[in-house]
Amino acid sequence: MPIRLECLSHTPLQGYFDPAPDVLNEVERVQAAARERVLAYDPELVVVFAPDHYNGFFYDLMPPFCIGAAADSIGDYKSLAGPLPVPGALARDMAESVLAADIDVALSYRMQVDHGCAQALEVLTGGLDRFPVIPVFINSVAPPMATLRRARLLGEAIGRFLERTGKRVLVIGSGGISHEPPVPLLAGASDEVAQRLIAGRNPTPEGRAARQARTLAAAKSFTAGDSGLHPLNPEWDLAFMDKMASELLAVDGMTNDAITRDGGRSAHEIRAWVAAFGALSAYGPYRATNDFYRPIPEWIAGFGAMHAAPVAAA
Ligand SMILES: O=C(O)/C=C/c1cccc(O)c1O
Ligand SMILES: [Fe+2]
Repeated sequence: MPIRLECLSHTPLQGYFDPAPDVLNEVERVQAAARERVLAYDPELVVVFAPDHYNGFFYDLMPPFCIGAAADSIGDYKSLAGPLPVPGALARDMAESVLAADIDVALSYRMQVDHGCAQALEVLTGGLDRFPVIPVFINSVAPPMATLRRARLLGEAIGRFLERTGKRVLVIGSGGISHEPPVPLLAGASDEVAQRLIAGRNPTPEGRAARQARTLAAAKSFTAGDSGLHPLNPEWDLAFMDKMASELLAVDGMTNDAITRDGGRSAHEIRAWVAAFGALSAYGPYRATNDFYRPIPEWIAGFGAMHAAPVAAA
């Protein structure tokens, strides 16, 4: 019943507005090394903890957490589109097991995932359908959100379930760390934006292109230092990565207000990492490696990568 963990930041701006070649090469090397580890491990099941950015989940029904029993990737920006090979019965059993552990989680038989999930699968496995995969949505952009502690407990409950399956499991946490791309907030939104956040599924190609162009323009002005977006916070990011490596329970003291204040509105994506590390922690003590960190303004991302395994397996 082995388990391995890979956590990494994502950005849809990769390939649209890249940092200097030495930085890009370094990221690509880290991503390739992670992919080599995953392919050598050859998981029987992948569980991806990932946020969504108003592509699959909207305020018409916004759960804090949702397990996908069937899922498609929408293919926003340059991410791949298509079905995910989800073992539906196992995903349903996972939801039942989590609920039995007193953690409330939703279940979807028609989950739509975006770059938050797809990019991690592409980077780490080479595609969307290389291994059976269960996507777990963690609301990270649409307040109100669950606490970080709750994300850790969700991960732990999923980890206990995964251990019982006896499968060779890979858990992935996709997101964060400090960053604030121009993802709108419902509070104070115009009627038009509010409607998009409440029920904006499957936008027109023009609507999608306009959104992507806005993000690209925001990245350019952010990199030029000419933007009101929350600055990246390398110190906070590295402290968070340290917590993942050696002090997971310390996240229980991080409030949602403090995360927004210190890391920006999308820094809540760290809860995908917290859930993934929570799942790993259910197998016992673990050893984690910090593979990469750099603030990358071109990608509007405090960009990090870590991998980990139980001490006994390391
Ligand atoms: O969904 C979008 O339009 C933008 C998302 C984004 C931008 C920059 C960094 C990220 O982690 C994102 O998810
Ligand atoms: Fe994101």
